[in-house]
Amino acid sequence: MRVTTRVVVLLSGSGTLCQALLDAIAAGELDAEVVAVVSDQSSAYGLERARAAGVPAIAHPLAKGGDREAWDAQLRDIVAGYEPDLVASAGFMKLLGPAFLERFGGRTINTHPALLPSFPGMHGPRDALAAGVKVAGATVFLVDAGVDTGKILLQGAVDVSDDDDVESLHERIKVVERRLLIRAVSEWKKEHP
Ligand SMILES: Nc1nc2c(c(=O)[nH]1)N[C@@H](CN(C=O)c1ccc(C(=O)N[C@@H](CCC(=O)O)C(=O)O)cc1)CN2
Ligand SMILES: NCC(=O)N[C@@H]1O[C@H](COP(=O)([O-])[O-])[C@@H](O)[C@H]1O
Repeated sequence: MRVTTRVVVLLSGSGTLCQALLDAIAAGELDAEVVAVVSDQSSAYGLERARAAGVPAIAHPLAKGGDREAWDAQLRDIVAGYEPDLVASAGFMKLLGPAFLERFGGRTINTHPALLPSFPGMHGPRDALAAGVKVAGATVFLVDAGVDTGKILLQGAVDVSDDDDVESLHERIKVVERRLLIRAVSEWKKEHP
């Protein structure tokens, strides 16, 4: 039986969450291997981070007006080629569709910068600030066909300061997110041997 958890990371931007996984693995703190990083954005800095770590980095953009179902099925095939135990959507700004979820549903986690079920979607910290909450946070959940509706696995809270703006709040949330993501990957094989 394989012990080390094989993880494919999906991302769209800077990739600091992915970097946290790579760093924890390199430090011997996490028994996992990032076997590939896939992005819908060819220019995502997260792809550079993967290359720097010697991890295959694949861009899989969806052309404007492109065939969404075909894109989703191709994404499934790209990911399947790396035989992951777990898929980690970490700052991935595309909805995963039926073909992908038929294959990887139940083993795809997402990290979200809000305390779900509050503030789903693409702007969690902005929406939390606008609502005037005093406590914000992060959620790691199992991806399903809805938008941020899957089974919650882990959550962590962050106090909101009176002088927070969207950027400062999101940065503090991301500190918590990195810790939660590492823990979720670490616990995956124990719970899914
Ligand atoms: N089927 C699911 N896919 C994804 C989920 C999920 O819960 N179910 N979580 C996301 C991440 N996410 C926020 O948590 C999120 C990402 C993207 C969108 C969205 O509406 N995206 C648009 C495109 C936006 C763009 O390209 O700029 C789209 O997909 O058309 C909403 C929520 C990971 N995927
Ligand atoms: N709805 C999805 C969403 O908002 N994702 C968020 O994007 C950021 C990515 O940071 P990173 O690129 O530095 O890893 C993270 O906060 C992640 O939760």
